[in-house]
Amino acid sequence: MEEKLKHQDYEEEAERLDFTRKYMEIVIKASESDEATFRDQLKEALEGIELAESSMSYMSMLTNSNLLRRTSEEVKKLKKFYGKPYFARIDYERAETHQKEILYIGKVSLFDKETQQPIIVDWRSPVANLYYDGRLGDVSYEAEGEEYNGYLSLKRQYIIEDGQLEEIRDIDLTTTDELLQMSLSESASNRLTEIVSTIQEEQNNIIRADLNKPIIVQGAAGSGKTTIALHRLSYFIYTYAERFNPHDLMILAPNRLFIDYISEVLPELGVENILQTTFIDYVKACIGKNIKLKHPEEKLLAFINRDLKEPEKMKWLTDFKSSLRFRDIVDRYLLDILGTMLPKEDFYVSKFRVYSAKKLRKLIQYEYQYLPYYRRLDKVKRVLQNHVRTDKKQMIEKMTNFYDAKLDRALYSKGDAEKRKLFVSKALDKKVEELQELKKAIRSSVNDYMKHFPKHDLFYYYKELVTNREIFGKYAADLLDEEQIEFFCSHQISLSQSRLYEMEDLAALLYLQAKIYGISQELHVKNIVIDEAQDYSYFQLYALKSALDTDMFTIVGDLAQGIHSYRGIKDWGIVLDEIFPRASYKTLQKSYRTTVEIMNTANDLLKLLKLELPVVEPVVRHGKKPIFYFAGSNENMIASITNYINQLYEEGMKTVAVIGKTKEECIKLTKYFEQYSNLRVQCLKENEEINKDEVVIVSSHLSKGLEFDAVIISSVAEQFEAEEIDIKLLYVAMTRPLHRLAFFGNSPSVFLLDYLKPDLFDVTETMNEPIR
Ligand SMILES: Nc1ncnc2c1ncn2[C@@H]1O[C@H](COP(=O)(O)OP(=O)(O)OP(=O)(O)O)[C@@H](O)[C@H]1O
Repeated sequence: MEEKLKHQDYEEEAERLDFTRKYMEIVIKASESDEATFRDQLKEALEGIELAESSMSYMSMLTNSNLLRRTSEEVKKLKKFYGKPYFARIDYERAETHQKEILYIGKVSLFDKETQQPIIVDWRSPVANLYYDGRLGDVSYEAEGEEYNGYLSLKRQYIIEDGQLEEIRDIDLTTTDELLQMSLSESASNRLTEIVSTIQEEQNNIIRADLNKPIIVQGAAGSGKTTIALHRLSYFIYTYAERFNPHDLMILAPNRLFIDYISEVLPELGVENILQTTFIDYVKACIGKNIKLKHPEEKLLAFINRDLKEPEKMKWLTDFKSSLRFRDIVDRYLLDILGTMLPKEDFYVSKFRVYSAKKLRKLIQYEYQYLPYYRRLDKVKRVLQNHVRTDKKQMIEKMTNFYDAKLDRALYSKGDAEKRKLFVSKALDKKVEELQELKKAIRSSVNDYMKHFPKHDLFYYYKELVTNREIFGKYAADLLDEEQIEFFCSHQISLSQSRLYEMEDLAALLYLQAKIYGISQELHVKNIVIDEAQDYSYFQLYALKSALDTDMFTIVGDLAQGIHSYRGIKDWGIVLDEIFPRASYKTLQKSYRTTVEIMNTANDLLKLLKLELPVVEPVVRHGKKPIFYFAGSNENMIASITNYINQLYEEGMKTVAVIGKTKEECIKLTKYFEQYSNLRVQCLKENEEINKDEVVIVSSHLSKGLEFDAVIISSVAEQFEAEEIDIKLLYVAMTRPLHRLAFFGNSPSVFLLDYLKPDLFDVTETMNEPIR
């Protein structure tokens, strides 16, 4: 501490911090109290403080309390960050004016309204980009399309705790980012945190990339994808503060557990009231019905457990339903559905032709192209109703005139008087009858006409497409062979017989819903963040884009963790070329989460996959090598894991997870823990929150996206095979820890360690050996 306090500017900086906090306090008070109370409070607050930093005198504060007033939203923020108003400073000299500016960067912005001087600059403001982006020396930044040049002479970081200045660090070209190192060596809290003070340049480039363009990020495990995506949202909200409506934004996460995991960081970043959901829930909301869905992980488990009857065919089917070729089939079908909505008969009211079928077809096909099909029909109905309303008088007049003329002719014609009388009386009756008929038709003809249009629900349409061999075969003829068509339809028929849908049906359902009926306004978000996007299918992404009619997506994922690759994305190129052609593509290769030792081991495992992905570079932070323990009996194994975990706790680790390959393995592990250990464990489920003070037992696929101080990968019954899906699951599990990784099993080969370089990890030979 002594050492740290020695920074030559410590006194000055401590004074500045004091001033800032007093200023915040005054602003808060001015905003929250009336004039008189404020004056009293101000006197109290200013006692003993030198306002050297401020250009605003005591008097002007007193007389101009209105200049201090802020909105309640701003006051809320000031209160929140009162304990830590800023985390960094930059000294910047503008090229045009040669004036030096000292800018303090924090999570809130505060200006002296009188002098227009910034007291705290928001980390998302254009000039703050210099802190993240600029080296010392000549720099530039962009604001509202203009470039500003200048000279950066200082970048300084602060550690402030509860209003106390703990540390000051100056960053120059030679020092590495010590603050980053410090923050990475901290413990995990079961929750994602904000990283505004240590955002790295490559990450900053993603956060601040053009907000009017979609972005796709391929990022290694632990490279900060989730974190960065949320910071980008925060940046978006700041940049478009005036036009921004939280209901325009949506985060799509893999499951409820994950939503809970990110929930605390959002308010911290000023991201509030936005829709956070899963793809499944979103589609259910869009179609407005709670369909019965086969458990989305069922197929994954079946692939992992290799207990599918025809695995190759099933893989093909899943892949096909996820592809843009299936979308093509749905598109062909949609064209035909539209065909059934094009009327052949003109629209008549009684004998009057009010609107021709040809004109109606033109409206439906072209004029209302921007609308979903059934909404086009609603429009048509309104058009017809309007026409009837305006033509009504004319039609009645025409008919009246017609009969009156007839009557006139009869009355004034020569001939038999009796016959004429009869004719006139008949004509009069006819006139009354026809007029009545006409009036009735005026009331009912639109509804009658509209009855000729089809009226089916979404499920009818989907079922017709996928279970009717003839119909499906017609659209798929040039894309699939007969055997494939047969397999496809019989699979769908059996699902339909049990009134079930599977995950891969959702893209098509969403797509059809949007095209035929539309999506309700409150679900029509404009800006979407997708995390773990590697598990989305091409069709899913396409359906979302098409349904929401926007390409403003932030898509982050990692193909190396694509455990659903049988249906997920295998190539970002396709996403770029065929779905988001406007998108920029970025990669994050550095991993911030874990130590060099753990990352090197995980990288070695990944080599087995021969993916064309660059090797993940760990940020230099060392720790112990991963270690393998021979497990022995179940009881012995649980005893030594318990022993190991207790040691981890003693070393200061806070969160520990035991990861098993599958859910079944985790259920077994939980049972053994309950039997043989006094540690409290939580067998994590998808829709649960993580309990902070229990050991988490979680399956490898569910652990995706999460992180823990230490991870123990255990095997009591199942082992990882040298196959793609298992390698990816193991890779996911191995990249979860921040600090420590251990394996407990009966042989290193259970975790494929026999494929890895032996010097990357340690092995304990016997159970008797003391656990390190
Ligand atoms: N610049 C940074 N400063 C401090 N911590 C960082 C930084 N970048 C990332 N981290 C930390 O690294 C960890 C991993 O981040 P995150 O979970 O966002 O990565 P990810 O790419 O989504 O990982 P995965 O794909 O494995 O789920 C988090 O603890 C995060 O706080």
